Amino acid sequence: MNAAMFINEEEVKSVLNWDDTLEATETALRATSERKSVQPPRVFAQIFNTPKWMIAMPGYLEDSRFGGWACKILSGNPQNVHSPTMSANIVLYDEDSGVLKAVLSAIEITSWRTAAASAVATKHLHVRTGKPQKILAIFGCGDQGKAHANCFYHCFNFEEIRLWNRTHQKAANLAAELNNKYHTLKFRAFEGNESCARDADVIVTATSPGPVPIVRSEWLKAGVHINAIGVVTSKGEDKRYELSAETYKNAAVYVDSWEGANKELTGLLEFGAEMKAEIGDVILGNVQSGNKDRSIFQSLGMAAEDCAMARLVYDLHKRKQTKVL
Ligand SMILES: NC(=O)C1=CN([C@@H]2O[C@H](COP(=O)(O)OP(=O)(O)OC[C@H]3O[C@@H](n4cnc5c(N)ncnc54)[C@H](O)[C@@H]3O)[C@@H](O)[C@H]2O)C=CC1
Ligand SMILES: O=C(O)C1=NCCCC1
Repeated sequence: MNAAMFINEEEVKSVLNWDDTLEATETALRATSERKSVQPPRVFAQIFNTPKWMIAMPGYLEDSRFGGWACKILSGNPQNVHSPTMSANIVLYDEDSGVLKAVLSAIEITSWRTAAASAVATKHLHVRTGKPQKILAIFGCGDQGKAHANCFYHCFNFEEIRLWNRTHQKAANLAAELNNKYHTLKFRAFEGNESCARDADVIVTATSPGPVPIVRSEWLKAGVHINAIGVVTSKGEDKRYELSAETYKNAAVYVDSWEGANKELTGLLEFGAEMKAEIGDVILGNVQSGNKDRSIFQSLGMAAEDCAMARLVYDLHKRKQTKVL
């Protein structure tokens, strides 16, 4: 048996590409609804009354190309200013023996697979139903917002990609960076969240939600699709969502896995949200679209996605190493 390897963030970045990431993530979402994954609800360990958190996400995915047995461990402090707000590593095991195969840095993996999950949801719930893809609005320009901007630019053909951030300069910087990278003028920074949301065909929210939602129902056009990424909080009186209660009430809500949603998204039922289906069931054609014209993908993130990504990155990294030798 070979010794376990550590695949650092630079090595992960050097093999990641959108086409493989989209395939791995779509496989994980589909397999979840086919019951080909094992992913118990994740475990949270918050340090007393601080915002400092840790999450363990163990899981298994059965698939010849993207299958894996792994656990992602994340920790973070949203108040960090001089260091990243989140750390993440995936521990990947041999599926037969349970012997450690690799530890992978997983900041990039998490951003890429989360953006890819939103893109898969947008493809199946919006684009394939023939709805327009003129304006994309992204709220939050941190790691997730940036990954979504890159992923959606790669996958779709929006005419305008709007960027909003609590601190406007961050949105302006990201717009300039992406316009420069892709030799385009499609990326535009917006100061107001209302003006950014109005007329958007597809919306991504990727913030750490505060006490006041950043997107309101009355601003949204009919047929809008929203990917809500930011972690929801619903502890006692402290309820934090990126979208207003009316936004949930007026849309069909899709999730990545019922196992996670039944534990972490029960607060949405208080808003009268219609919890419609897993994205995997939409991919499999098991779900008929309902009478609500708006859709929301409430993304929690799944262990199965991380298993698929760990296997993909591990295989690509080993192939690259073999070529070098
Ligand atoms: N669904 C999933 O699979 C995943 C969800 N997440 C969640 O996505 C969200 C964004 O994550 P990152 O981009 O990594 O974080 P980040 O810290 O890099 O960026 C967050 C951005 O949101 C803005 N922001 C912070 N608090 C805000 C508030 N109260 N109102 C409006 N804007 C605010 C900040 O200015 C920052 O630009 C977080 O809630 C994180 O927990 C992260 C990874 C996976
Ligand atoms: O799935 C993940 O990975 C995460 N989900 C919510 C919070 C941070 C990471």
